Amino acid sequence: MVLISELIIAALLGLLIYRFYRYLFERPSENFPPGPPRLPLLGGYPFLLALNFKHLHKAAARLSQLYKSKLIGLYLGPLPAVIVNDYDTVKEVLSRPDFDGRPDLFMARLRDEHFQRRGIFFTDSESWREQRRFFLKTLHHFGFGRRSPEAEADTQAGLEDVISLLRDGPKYEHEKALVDDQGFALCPTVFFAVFSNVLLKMIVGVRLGREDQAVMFEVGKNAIAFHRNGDDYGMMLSYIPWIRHLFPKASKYDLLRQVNQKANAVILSLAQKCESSYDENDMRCLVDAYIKEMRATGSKGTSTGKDQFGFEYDQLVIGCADFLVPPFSAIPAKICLILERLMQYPEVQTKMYRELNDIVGLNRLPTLDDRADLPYCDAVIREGLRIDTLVPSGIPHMAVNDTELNGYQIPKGTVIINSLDSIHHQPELFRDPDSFMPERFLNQDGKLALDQDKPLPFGAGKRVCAGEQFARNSLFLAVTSLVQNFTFQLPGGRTGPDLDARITGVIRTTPDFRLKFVSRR
Ligand code: HEM
Repeated sequence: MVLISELIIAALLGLLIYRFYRYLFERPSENFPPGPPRLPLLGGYPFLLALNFKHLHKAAARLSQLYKSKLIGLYLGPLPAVIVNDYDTVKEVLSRPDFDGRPDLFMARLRDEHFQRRGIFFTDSESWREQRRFFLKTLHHFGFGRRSPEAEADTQAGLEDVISLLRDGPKYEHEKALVDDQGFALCPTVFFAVFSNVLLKMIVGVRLGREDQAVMFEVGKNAIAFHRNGDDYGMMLSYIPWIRHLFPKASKYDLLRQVNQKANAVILSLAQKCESSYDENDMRCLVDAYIKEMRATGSKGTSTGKDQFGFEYDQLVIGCADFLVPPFSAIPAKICLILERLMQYPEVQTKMYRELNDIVGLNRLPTLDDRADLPYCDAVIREGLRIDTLVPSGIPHMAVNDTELNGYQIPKGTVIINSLDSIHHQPELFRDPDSFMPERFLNQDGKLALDQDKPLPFGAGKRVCAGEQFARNSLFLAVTSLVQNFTFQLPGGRTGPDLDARITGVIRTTPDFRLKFVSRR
């Protein structure tokens, strides 16, 4: 009797071990890229954390070396996933509609009041197409993503405000937190209001004067907190969302939910203010056009429990957040990454200044019309976008069909991570990839060689960054204006920035740091 029960226990144990072994090494398809085994609940995600929990894109590059494969296959929680560390393959992913989906990540859902998938960034299928088209067409009408004298004048007005703040010090109460008594400015915070103000006018028809901008610094703080505290793989929260009930703080749920709610509340109140003076014969801004569409399609309510959505208030809020959060956070963050490189490479700063001095002089700010005559400055921005890829792992895509990639079978629903940072450091494409060399984008005559501008910092294809042109224009105007007017000095006589202190969240940012902008005049 004892023997039989021992045999049964041994058999059950054997079965359990066999099932566990099968689970560990199960692949999503017969021919899936090589990669780490699947651990319970989190899949291969803990291996990434173990390799480099601070910078997951570096962990992915390490996995690629360990498995000697440019494509890594693994599970992220329950989702099959492929990490692509190869330039040509990333280009292929971005150009094929098979990969235009977005995975359903809880980190994206927590942005919405009702935990629905909304907005443009993290949605897909027909609702995404319809909303992306509507937002882009309407914003374009108000000057977004094209040459628009009004949008450029608004950007320059913002830059003049910030230059005056950096040169002459705080004028209003809220500005005292931005520039201290010794003249050191808080970066990237000090740039929060410049570009978001341009978008604010397009979205709600109002541009805030310098005296009224306290609220913008509040929203900016929340926007950058989301970008710093999320991660580029969706975080543990996306794979085991129930963890938020056990560890609301450690899982960062409380913080991420709160910062999104605060930013959304401001957007909602601005939209409601706009609605209170709505006149269907006078379309002043995107919100007006959206309200008109909601009234025409009769869908002012809010849909819950399904992934398709129409023109409705909650979608308006998250859609607006998609276009407001990056100018609050991504552009200021990118400016600071470039400023750090200019401090690391003072000779580049000097060359930029000389070019600016020759072409623009010192009596006016550079404009977009000057860009063609400022190839070195233009190349500096392009090199900045390459070397410190702002979104190191892109935004996750998802296969919408069973398909194939580089000879591997990719099942529908597979998450595709495009390692943009990794491909921007491929030595066969970019000589000496870790050096900051704007010259790589110039030809022998010192003119811009666009055929050499291979980096994809904004992605490409149907899901290309919706703000690419706006971001490129803003970065050009901001960085050239700063170099034209200032040199940069770190506190305590430090000569170079601490590049190791950088943070990788959804985007790469510097930590907050103090910088003195020493006027050249
Ligand atoms: C230096 C600044 C910026 C960089 C490097 C950047 C980069 C990116 C990248 C890599 C993606 C993902 C592309 C993909 O899925 O393959 C993206 C998506 C997106 N970006 Fe940007 N971005 C920047 C600024 C902006 C700005 C200023 C806006 C809006 C004003 C914006 C709006 C968007 C939107 C709405 C999407 C989602 C597109 C979609 O899923 O259809 N971005 N961006």
